[in-house]
Amino acid sequence: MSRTFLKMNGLGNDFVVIETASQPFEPTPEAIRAIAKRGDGGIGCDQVIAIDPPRSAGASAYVRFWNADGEVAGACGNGTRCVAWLLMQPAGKDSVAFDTVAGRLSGQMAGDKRVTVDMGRPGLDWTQIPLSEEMNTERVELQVGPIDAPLVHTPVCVSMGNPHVVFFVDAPVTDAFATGTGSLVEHHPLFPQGVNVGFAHVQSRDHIRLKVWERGAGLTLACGTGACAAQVAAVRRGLTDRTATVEFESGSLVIEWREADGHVIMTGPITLEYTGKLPEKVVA
Ligand SMILES: N[C@@H](CCC[C@H](N)C(=O)O)C(=O)O
Repeated sequence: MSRTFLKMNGLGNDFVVIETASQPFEPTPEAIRAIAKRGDGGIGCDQVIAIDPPRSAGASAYVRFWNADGEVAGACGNGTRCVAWLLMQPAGKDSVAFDTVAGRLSGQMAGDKRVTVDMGRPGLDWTQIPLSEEMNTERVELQVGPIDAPLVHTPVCVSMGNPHVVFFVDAPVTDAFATGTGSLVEHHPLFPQGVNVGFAHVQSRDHIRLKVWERGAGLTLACGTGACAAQVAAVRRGLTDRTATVEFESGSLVIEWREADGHVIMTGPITLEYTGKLPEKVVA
């Protein structure tokens, strides 16, 4: 049976979104890789997202995320905004709640194709990232490059339902630098589940420039949970105020780490690109 998908993106971080109410979706890692492949019969995306029927009261859906490499991801910020919009817009609602493996998330319309999502509280303990050994996650003993002249060092680690390491850099990094360094750090033994690697340049107390090498997807145009993690990391280090604009080359997100309840609130755009049918050979 052919299966419909929606192609969406948040700041160019792109997704194949599949609604599963009428047809279950239990893909193998190979099927995810075939969908995510750019060219050669694939649709091409950074993540695949399934919107399942709700499993608990008060939720409109249960949402699952996979990286392009076929592995499950616990969270996806840009995808969360896209899903929230899809669950609100056709129903004419302006707020929604749904569940993921990392917990309950909620969204609100914030303008035309603009959505605010509550990403919950960040995990700050080393066991929550997780790290393979006990460490202060505000100043992690990790450096890349020569011992006496490291390229990047002493990052902050944050879980947004998925693992992030954030290096503060003196100037925005190039794609080549993020790729070379990020791919090394992603698989460092300190991160038993791998890690998303952010390079954050703090321009002012309310403005961060960011590039993220994503676990399981590589260098993406933007990473929503990466933006949340960078802002949480910057507040922990005393570098930014509670609300900051996090700028990628493809556009910006506004991230607040709310003082009142410790939740991270993200606002940004969504784009619905097109609707299509999955090729028979990758239908799972
Ligand atoms: N693009 C995402 C993050 C997707 C998951 C990540 N690569 C992981 O493995 O944790 C976002 O917008 O947050």
